[in-house]
Amino acid sequence: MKRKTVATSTLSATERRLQRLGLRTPQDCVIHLPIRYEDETQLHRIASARVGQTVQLEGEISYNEVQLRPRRQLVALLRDDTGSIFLRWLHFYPNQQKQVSKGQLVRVRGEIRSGFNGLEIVHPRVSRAGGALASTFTPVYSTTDGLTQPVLRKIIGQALESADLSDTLPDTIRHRFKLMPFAQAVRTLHYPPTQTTLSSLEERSHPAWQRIKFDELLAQQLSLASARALRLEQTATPLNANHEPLFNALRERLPFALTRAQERVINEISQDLSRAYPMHRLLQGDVGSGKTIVAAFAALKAISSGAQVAVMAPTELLAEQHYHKLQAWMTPLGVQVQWLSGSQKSKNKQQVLGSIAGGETQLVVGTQALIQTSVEFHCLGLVILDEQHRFGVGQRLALGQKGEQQVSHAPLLPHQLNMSATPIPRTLAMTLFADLDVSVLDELPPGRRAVVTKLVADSRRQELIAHIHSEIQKGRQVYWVSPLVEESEALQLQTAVDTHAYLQQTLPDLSIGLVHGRLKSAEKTEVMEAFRSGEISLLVATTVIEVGVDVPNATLMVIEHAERFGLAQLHQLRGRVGRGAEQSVCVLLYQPPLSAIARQRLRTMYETTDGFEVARRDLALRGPGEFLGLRQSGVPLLRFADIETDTALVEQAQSLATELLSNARDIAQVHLDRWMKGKHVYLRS
Ligand SMILES: Nc1ncnc2c1ncn2[C@@H]1O[C@H](COP(=O)(O)OP(=O)(O)OP(=O)(O)O)[C@@H](O)[C@H]1O
Repeated sequence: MKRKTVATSTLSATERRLQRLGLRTPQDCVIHLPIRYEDETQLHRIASARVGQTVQLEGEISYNEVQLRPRRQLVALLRDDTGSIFLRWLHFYPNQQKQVSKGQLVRVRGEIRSGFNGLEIVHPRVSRAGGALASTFTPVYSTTDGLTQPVLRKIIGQALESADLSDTLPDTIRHRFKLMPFAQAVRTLHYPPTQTTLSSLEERSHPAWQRIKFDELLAQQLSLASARALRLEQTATPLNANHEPLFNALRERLPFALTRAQERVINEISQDLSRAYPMHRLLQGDVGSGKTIVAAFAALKAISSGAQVAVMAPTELLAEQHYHKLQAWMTPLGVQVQWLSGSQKSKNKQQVLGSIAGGETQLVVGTQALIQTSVEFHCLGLVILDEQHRFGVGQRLALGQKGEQQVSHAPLLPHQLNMSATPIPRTLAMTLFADLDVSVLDELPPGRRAVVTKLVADSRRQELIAHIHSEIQKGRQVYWVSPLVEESEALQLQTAVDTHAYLQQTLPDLSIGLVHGRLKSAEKTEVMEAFRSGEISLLVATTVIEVGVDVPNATLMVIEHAERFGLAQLHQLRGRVGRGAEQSVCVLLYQPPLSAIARQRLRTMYETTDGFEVARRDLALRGPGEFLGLRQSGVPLLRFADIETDTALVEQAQSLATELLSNARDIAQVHLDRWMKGKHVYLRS
């Protein structure tokens, strides 16, 4: 559909307001659906009105007064032949006062409350008595300043007359999925006939809503599937040389055997890499499931075929840790591994850049700067992104394109492996990552014991400190995570410094380290190294240690003010212990009183150590938008469907999307045109 673009200056005030709501065409107005409904089809009697009910009453005003105490307000009494009820306005205009003068016959509408003198309605809507009653439930729309409900209703009514309401889905498909025709669905939702039940409309279980939700999900699945289809048409270098010599060499050097899940995923990745179109795979694994070694094998597969590999992590701390691990594994195999960071000295950096461009470097590890700065690769075959969602899931497609531009020196597109330690519930993965292939490491290395989580009130801090001391004397190491101070980074830093000073004073015989985001990269590395080697036994840290930090001898973690952290963050932090064979403990130190949501979070942490279960509850508590930080990243969220409750619809939409893309692309395109307004998602024919 062609879209008329109108210069903003020539728009009327109403049009500008409509634009603020994202309503530019009649088609947009048609799917600006009500957020709730009002029942103006009948009149209620005063005697049967109940608190909390929204009613429409008719009667005579028997009393009216402007009271001055406890504050200035207009009070009136409405009487019908069953009883009387107070009406009250805290702000009012003179004509309102006239409207409810004694003896007036009026119709009022509003919610019944229990007031000081009995039942009352505060700020009721008033009109003259005796008007016609509505024949359908009255829709209420989300709106913007200056655009009243009646005006918006009228505009939407006109749009329903002029917009194209023809069905995007043929009858055969509609019948198969038991879907109401589109035109009937939108008409029902804007003008619900009185025989529909209001609750089915408001809870969005009505068949009309089912149709709209299905359409929305179908459009989403089509656009993701078409992104995926596009990728399959692109070309990448197939990395299919014999990898066995390098794989075997690494296997022999490892002090452990790979888990079955690791073997399976390495196999999936190896197959992807040998294909002639770019891999886009998401590797999901709970904390400590051993993703890094999988990444190492993926890198070896690429390197065996003569390609270069770039590994990127969101923070220097994490990137550096990957560097150390990968270097320790790879260098003995004769692989050239390099480190590239923003803070590197320029001379050293030039050398590294030179060896990347010359092809001597086979594996380079760094932060995202690796792809942002114009690093020239000789032959980049694989990009491994750790904790990709931290770069913003919404930027995923953009990042893919950037990869394409930035590494344009590479003759073909590189393969891409994304690793995430935030388990993503299945339905969410289906709706958000349908353009990716997903591998799950669903098995922890053997011998791991689930971390025991304890909830400890802050009043028992001294007891806890004594316990830390005795643990350390047994040769264990301990993390103390200082509280999150969201309002100010400086304050958070100060808290960490204070905590460190306090613990050092209380436990003078221990060597206590401090790591936080403001330390220079080299200083951070030094502290982490000292902790890893056991020189430091207690490490006070901010959330910089949240992801990836791996010190298996650390068996106790204290998270101070645990009630301030989100579930995903608590789970990640807790994942820093329980990485060796010893029993680990995570103490969530909290400051009562707890808010209801904080209590639920702490209870979840206490009840489960399974990342997928934590994620599921997190999703239920926060909703998908907050869950992955999507609200900030600008990903279009679903407006109507709810992936938690509409699982069945998600699955149906996904299967239909696959079917349409393979044998009815014209239908798919028409559907996308209607739903993906302005996003210009075009299918290739
Ligand atoms: N199959 C295995 N058997 C025993 N230990 C393993 C196995 N695989 C990995 N490990 C070890 O388990 C620890 C965790 O591995 P790794 O750091 O790769 O986990 P991860 O999945 O990246 O976790 P996180 O996301 O929490 O950082 C490391 O010390 C690693 O050497």
